[in-house]
Amino acid sequence: MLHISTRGEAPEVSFTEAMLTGLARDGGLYVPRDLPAFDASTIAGWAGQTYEDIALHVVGALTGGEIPDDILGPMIRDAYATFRHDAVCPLVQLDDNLFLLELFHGPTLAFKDVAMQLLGRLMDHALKQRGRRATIVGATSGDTGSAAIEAFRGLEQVDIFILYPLNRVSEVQRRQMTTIDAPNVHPIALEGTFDDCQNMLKALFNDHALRDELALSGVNSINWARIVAQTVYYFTAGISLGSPHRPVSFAVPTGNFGDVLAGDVARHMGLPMGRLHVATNINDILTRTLATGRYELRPVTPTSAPSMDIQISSNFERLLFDVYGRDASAVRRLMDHLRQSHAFTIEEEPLARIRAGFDASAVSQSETEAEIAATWRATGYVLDPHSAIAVHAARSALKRDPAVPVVALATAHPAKFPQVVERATGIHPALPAHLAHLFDREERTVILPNQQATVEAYIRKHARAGR
Ligand SMILES: Cc1ncc(COP(=O)(O)O)c(C=O)c1O
Ligand SMILES: N[C@@H](CCOP(=O)(O)O)C(=O)O
Repeated sequence: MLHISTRGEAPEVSFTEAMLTGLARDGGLYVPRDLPAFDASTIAGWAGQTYEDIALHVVGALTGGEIPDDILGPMIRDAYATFRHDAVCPLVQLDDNLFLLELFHGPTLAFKDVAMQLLGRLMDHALKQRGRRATIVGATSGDTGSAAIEAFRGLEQVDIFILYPLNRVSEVQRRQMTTIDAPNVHPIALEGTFDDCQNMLKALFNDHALRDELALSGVNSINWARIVAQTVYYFTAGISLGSPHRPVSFAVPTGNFGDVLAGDVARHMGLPMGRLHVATNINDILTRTLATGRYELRPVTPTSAPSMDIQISSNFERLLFDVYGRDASAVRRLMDHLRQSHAFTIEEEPLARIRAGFDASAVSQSETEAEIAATWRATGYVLDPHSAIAVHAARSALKRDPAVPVVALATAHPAKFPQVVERATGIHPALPAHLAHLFDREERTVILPNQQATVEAYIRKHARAGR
């Protein structure tokens, strides 16, 4: 299956090459040229199947048969054997028609494990098959970094460098990145915000000499393979609640727009869906964009949901590509505006297409804490702040349309953000046993200024590829 760039100026590549490449050479994001789709009777036939079975159908279709089922099937089983729940991503009912999709049962306690555990295995297989090495560079606001480090640590073919914003991740998140004792793992605290980390990553990828020399690869959701793996849980949740015979809506806590885009992909693949609710914190660029059509960067405010302290939502580009009728020149024009004036305006017709499938709302700090407290009092369930933002948006959605069930995505375990959870509930959420010694382990990291030359020199010095 061929993949094309949203900017239209990069070579078309297979799934495996898109995965190993991460970001297209023209700065765009890869998407399949033709998205596969399932009919209703096929989806209905998956009722009662396991997470792993449904993953094989969905990932198998999205990889276009490039990885034979007898290799992909065991990889999927191994990936999800690392999860602490048999259902992998179980559904919990919170209220009438309000459900929570728990995505945090993987090794690092956030939804990133769902994709990263599979991506690590897929990449390792592809690199070994090709006799190649890769230098992975990732940007994180806290969760992607630890999930990637966990998935790639110790792999012979790979060195991994993770840029995280200095002093802007929770202590648990930081320690999950800095206490891993593996020679191929390199956490870097960048003096800046998550957006600075992501801009740095894109700048490194756009330096084609460096990219080729070090065989750079990315594991953020700019990598299409991440989206592929995240599409699966929309199917499993929808099917558990009666899809394809009834539509289900989803409320998705959103920063880089990868998770909610995976929902849109599931919808385009034939999963009947009500609405996709984009739930942001006060860093609300997406909420403002859906309301006004103007995508306008503003400074990032640190919040108690730090993983969503993001302004540049990279995957929004994939949605723009679709709603502009896959016109890469339109995407290039918008991205040029963004680079030059930190903003762009979406025309009426594409904006109407976005609004036809998505709603958006911003949830304030006090609303987030009040939601954690209220859910705890009403149900005894302890939400993390990111999941609370989704639940808050889901409750508003249910007020507008009580008939359609809403699944709120629970993207992190409360123990990753103990302070805010304790403030709201009085309960100190305990880390699961496998992380009990996190605070006793020695930290290893480096602090670098937000300067491309310095970061580049550091990576060159420590990467093994290209030697
Ligand atoms: C816990 C958590 N929730 C939500 C998000 C937002 O997801 P996305 O960036 O895919 O929109 C993130 C970061 O990506 C996260 O770490
Ligand atoms: N919230 C993320 C930010 C990066 O998102 P990604 O899904 O594009 O990897 C994080 O926790 O790092």
